[in-house]
Formats: sequence, C-alpha cells, structure tokens
Amino acid sequence: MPLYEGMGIDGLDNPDVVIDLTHKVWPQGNNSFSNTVHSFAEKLIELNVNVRTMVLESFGLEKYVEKHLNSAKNRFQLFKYKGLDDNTDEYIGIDSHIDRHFLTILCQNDVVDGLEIKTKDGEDWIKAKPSQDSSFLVLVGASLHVLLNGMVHPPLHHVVITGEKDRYVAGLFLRPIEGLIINAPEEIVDDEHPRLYKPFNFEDYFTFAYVDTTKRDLSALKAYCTL
Ligand SMILES: O=C(O)CCC(=O)C(=O)O
Ligand SMILES: [Fe+2]
Repeated sequence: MPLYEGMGIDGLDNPDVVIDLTHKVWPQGNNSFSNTVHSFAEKLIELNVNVRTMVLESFGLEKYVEKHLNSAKNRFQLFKYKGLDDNTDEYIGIDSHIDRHFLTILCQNDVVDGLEIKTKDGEDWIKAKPSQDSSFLVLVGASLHVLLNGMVHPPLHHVVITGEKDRYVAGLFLRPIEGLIINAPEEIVDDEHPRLYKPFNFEDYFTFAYVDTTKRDLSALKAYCTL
C-alpha cells in the first residue's frame, strides 16, 4: 500500500496554534518549523482573501465581500505522497473529487507533479503543472459554486503519483463556518440566470459525500441540491 500522509491545522491565523502543534511533534519545540509554517500560512491567508474578494467583486457583489470573508475558517494541510519504489506502479494518491468547501489553494513542490484536473467537457485529464516553486493552484469548491449560482466551476481533480520522488504539498482549505446556510445573493439571480440550488448547508453536504465516495462530483452535487 503506497504511503500517503497528511497533517491538518485549524485556525492558523493564530501563531499559538502552530506553536502548540509543533510541541506535539517535537516536545522540545522547533522554531524553524513553526516560523516557516506560520509565515507561509500568513501569505496563503492573504492570497485567499485577495482571491475571494476579487471573485465576488467580479460579479458585482462588493457589498457581500466582508460577510463572505467572515463566513469561512481556514485549515492548513501538509501532505506527503510517497514516491514509487521498485515494487510499486503508478498509483492514485487521491481519488477524483470536487472539493466541497469554498476554496483550495495548493502549493506542490516543484519537482513532482501529481495533481490532474479534468477538463470542463469531461474528456481529458490535464496535469496541473505550476512551473515554479512559487506558483499556487487555486481551486473552486462546491460551496463557492453554489454561492455564485453555478458561475464558477468546481473542477474534478485527482492525484497520480508516477515518479520516484516523494511529493509534498501544502494547502489552505477554506471551509464554511458551522451552521452557515449558503444561498446565491439576489443580485446574481434573474430570468436569464435562475436560481439553481436550494439553501445549502455545508456540513450536511459534506456528510452526504463523505459516506458515499461516488458522490464527490458535480452531477452528485446537482442531484443533491438542484431546485
Ligand atoms: O495533493 C494535492 O495536490 C491535492 C489534494 C486534494 O485534492 C485535496 O486534499 O482535496
Ligand atoms: Fe481536492
């Protein structure tokens, strides 16, 4: 069984959270790790604020920006996918899915690809290849798709490990806060763009697609909450 490991930290805007976690892994502390994670996460959080602000503004939803920014909490995750050794063939690191939360920002180490995105027409997988190590991948999740009445696309993606090198990824995941009911604002709903979805509760949808892993695509989302 190929190795896939991950570690997640909630509420990373608070440096104490990182220091606490670091002490769990290294009882004597590890300043270099906690400083690196914290400064990196700070930049990711800033990027997420900019991206979500720009997306809402591009739909003329300026007045909802602040409310939307406050309606998500962040989870920072680090993943390691073990590279192939002599006895392993190419393997799927994560099965195909759409992300369920609002937004994902990923940074994969530059030497190792792995993430593949399905084209919108569903025909091909394309390698997501940020060419420099300073590049980020931003993925729309189901919750943002519902909030914007289907006007942004949550891509199907998976991870395929093909090389010998281990693959490391850092990601920021923006999840709706508990109890939030997501509904597209009136401003983007009209006769030409009728409301697509019922009021959407993230936790209920999360559970729906968690229990049955075949329900992690756009058609299952539509079946789940189309009006
Ligand atoms: O490892 C990656 O690049 C993607 C991970 C992913 O798709 C996820 O955690 O939802
Ligand atoms: Fe994902």
